[in-house]
Amino acid sequence: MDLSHHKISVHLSEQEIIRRTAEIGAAITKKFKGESVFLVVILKGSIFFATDLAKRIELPMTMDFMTVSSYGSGTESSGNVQIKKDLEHSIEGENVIIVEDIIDSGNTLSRLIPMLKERNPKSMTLCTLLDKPDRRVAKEVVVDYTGFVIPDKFVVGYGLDYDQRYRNLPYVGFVEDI
Ligand SMILES: O=P(O)(O)OC[C@H]1O[C@H](OP(=O)(O)OP(=O)(O)O)[C@H](O)[C@@H]1O
Ligand code: HPA
Ligand SMILES: [Mg+2]
Repeated sequence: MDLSHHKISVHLSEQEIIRRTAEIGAAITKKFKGESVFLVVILKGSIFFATDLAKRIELPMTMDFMTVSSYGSGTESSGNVQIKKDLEHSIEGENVIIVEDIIDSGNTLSRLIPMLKERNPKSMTLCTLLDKPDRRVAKEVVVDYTGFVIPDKFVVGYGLDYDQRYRNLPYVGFVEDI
């Protein structure tokens, strides 16, 4: 295993992320008052944000997980989005909330959203911790809840990886030397 380290500068602290996540959880709780929600968590990157967010949504909830991969080991989306693991439960008639860690090119969601809509959910809401709009290729992807808008720099931490590393950092940081 490569044990070399990259230079990473903190961009969003754990405290900032937790505070903003609570705000989004409160907004979702308010929007769906009296209903239940179904969190579709896109593995692996979203796992840290999704668990924090789920704890801040005060509604009856189901969570299910999906793995969709397009990045491989690089920093550019391949545009070739593959489902590696599908949901285990039906989303028909559910208020689906897609939970992402980052929307970058938008390729992942531009492929995924139409596929999920074919399964007839009651509603579909898109929620992301980070949005990097300067890199968007798929302009049709509309985000409902965004934690933070970030500049066009590769980020790691809080679930986000560079070649599978750095997901465990408790903050979001820029990789300065790639
Ligand atoms: O908007 P896009 O350019 O499509 O990029 C965003 C997607 O890319 C990353 O996933 P990745 O394929 O790296 O899988 P991972 O979550 O397991 O790291 C990230 O978690 C998003 O799902
Ligand atoms: O900036 C990023 N960092 C990590 N994973 C990503 N997937 C899309 N963009 C990014
Ligand atoms: Mg990744």
